[in-house]
Amino acid sequence: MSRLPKLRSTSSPTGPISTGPTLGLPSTITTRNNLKRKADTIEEEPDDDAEYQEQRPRRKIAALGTARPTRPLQPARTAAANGARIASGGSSAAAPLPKPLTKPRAPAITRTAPRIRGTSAPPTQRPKPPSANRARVAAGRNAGSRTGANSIDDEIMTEQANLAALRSQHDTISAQLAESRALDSNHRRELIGFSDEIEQLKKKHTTEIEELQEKMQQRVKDVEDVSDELRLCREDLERERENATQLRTTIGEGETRISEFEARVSSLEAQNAELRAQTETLEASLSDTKHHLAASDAKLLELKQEVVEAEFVRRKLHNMVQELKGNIRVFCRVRPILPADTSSNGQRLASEDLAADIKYPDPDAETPNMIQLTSSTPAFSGPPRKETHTFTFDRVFAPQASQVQVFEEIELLVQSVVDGYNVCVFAYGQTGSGKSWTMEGGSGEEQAGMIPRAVEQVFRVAGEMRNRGWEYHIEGEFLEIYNETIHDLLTKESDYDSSKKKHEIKHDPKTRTTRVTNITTVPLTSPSQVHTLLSLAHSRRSVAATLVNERSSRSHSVFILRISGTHVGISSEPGAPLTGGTGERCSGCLNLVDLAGSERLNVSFANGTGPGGLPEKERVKETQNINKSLSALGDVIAALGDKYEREKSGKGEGHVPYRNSKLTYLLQNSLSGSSKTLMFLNLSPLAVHSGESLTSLRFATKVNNTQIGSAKKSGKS
Ligand SMILES: Nc1ncnc2c1ncn2[C@@H]1O[C@H](COP(=O)(O)OP(=O)(O)OP(=O)(O)O)[C@@H](O)[C@H]1O
Repeated sequence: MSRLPKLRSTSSPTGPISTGPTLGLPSTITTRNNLKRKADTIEEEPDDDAEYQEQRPRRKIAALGTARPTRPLQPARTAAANGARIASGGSSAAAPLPKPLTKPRAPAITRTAPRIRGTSAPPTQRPKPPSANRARVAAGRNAGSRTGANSIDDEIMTEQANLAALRSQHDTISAQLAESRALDSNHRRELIGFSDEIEQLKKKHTTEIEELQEKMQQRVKDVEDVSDELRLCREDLERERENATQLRTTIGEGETRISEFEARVSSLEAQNAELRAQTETLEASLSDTKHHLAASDAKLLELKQEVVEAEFVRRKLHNMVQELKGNIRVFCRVRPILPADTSSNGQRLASEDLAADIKYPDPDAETPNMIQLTSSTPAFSGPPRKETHTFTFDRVFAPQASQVQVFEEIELLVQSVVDGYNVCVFAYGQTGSGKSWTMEGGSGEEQAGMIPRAVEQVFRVAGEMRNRGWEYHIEGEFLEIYNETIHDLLTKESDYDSSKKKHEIKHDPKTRTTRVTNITTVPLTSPSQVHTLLSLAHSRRSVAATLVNERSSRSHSVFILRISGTHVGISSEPGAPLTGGTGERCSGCLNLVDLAGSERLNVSFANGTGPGGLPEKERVKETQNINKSLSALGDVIAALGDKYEREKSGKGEGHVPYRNSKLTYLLQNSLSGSSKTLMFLNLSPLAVHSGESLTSLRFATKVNNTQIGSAKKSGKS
């Protein structure tokens, strides 16, 4: 398309062909179709042109000779020929024939007539149409005879003139034709150039169109992308609008709340102002209160000091009371007759028939301490001789006395342990007299014996003392002395009755404390733990012997409760630092001993099976060990009394034979003038045991009558 102006410019200089109407070119080429038509037209022409070139001489001749109707001119031509022959002397063969007097070939000119559309110049000279010539020939014929040869000559002359004119015209036209052809050739070349250019343009346009299509596709894609983006943007916008709506709602709500808060703030500010006024009043009041508080604190400190001093006095008085009571005391307890006692040898016996003659002369006394046992001794003649024995102890408990009542009497001794004294409580009596019942008790809470109650009491007292600035650590051990060998009742089952672990007794003279090596020591954090320890001890004994009671009757069991305390001070309120601690330390030890049966045993047998199913030899050894340890206990107590008397009378120190048995050696620090000792004498209520009861009562009286000095704190620092 861009080349079209060039086309116009190319043709423009040439301009319309003015030399002849037949070869005139269009003054302007405005469209490609016109160019195409032109090119087609020109492309057709080479054939005509070639034919024309080939046939040109012939056509010229034919145009001059054959294209015109020769018949009407034949006479004239003949005449002319004749005339010429005449004029030339009659040699027709040598004379050239005149060219036929015809007009130039009309079709060659008219063929291009449609292409000279728009040409304005008509042909300058146009030969007369053949019809005029014919008319003239006809007129000549008509005048034939009149005009004769002149007319023909004239006509020939005219024709010759015409011929000359035609030749001249022909030359002009030929020149024009040649020029037109040259021009045409140029135009063709130009057109070929144009065609190439058009092809290039086509290609270029195709490329451009493809590029444009690509661009267009890209644009379409871009448009799609943009549309997608736009859609997303619209969605975002929609969301944002929703958000904005929500935000507006929230803002609205927030504003409402702000207004509410503002109202509240103003209200609070008013309250604040009021409170400030109150605070100022309170601050003034607080200042006064602080002043009073400081005074109260000083008073409190003074009172605390008084409490500490009072505590010191209390302990001193308590110790004095214990001393007045005697550092070795004896309680006598008679067990009730049991259902099992009434069915002896398969016979049902009445309690009265079974009961020993025991009386309690002072049942209404505040602290009954007398017991009467009437024994009957067979006489040589007559009825048995009856003899009444009256004994006095620190306290006597009749069969109906409960565990609680019994414990009330030893409560103060437990207090002494917490205060840092060594205490020894042991139960003495024949087998079945109620020693284990007294020390351990039954399964119910009311039936709980001295051991669980003592542990509970220790925890209770330790708790009370904590309020007075003391902190305690409590631990327990439970062991058994059987055949002069110590067994750990809290150890592993396999170690209990084996010789795997050797236990030795170690004393510390400085702190007056005793330790048994390799013994299991259980830290006690609650009183209930003691029940676990008692159960464990029972299970160990059941493994060791087929008859559990038998083993417990034939061995001494010792429950050791150790307590150590430090005066750390008191905190004024929970979490506050402790103040007023003196750092005083004390440690006490409570030994609760269940002795083996004290009945006098017949050791004369040497063969066979003894009581309890043991071989005689074993039984003899066992009996000897029990007798030895019990008599050693009696000896130690007697030696302590003797020692006390010697010290009192200034006769020097006496010897106490602690080493005569494992039991006395173990209890050395708890069985001395500086400790507190309590002996339970357990008696059987049965008449059959009266003799043994009498022996036990006599032994207990000896103990009770022994003065063993004043107790001293152990482990004091
Ligand atoms: N005060 C009492 N109230 C009720 N039952 C008692 C009392 N004292 C002892 N018993 C019962 O008497 C029986 C014998 O008591 P216990 O086993 O305590 O005697 P023991 O002296 O410890 O005998 P052993 O030396 O064989 O151990 C037991 O069944 C016990 O429950």
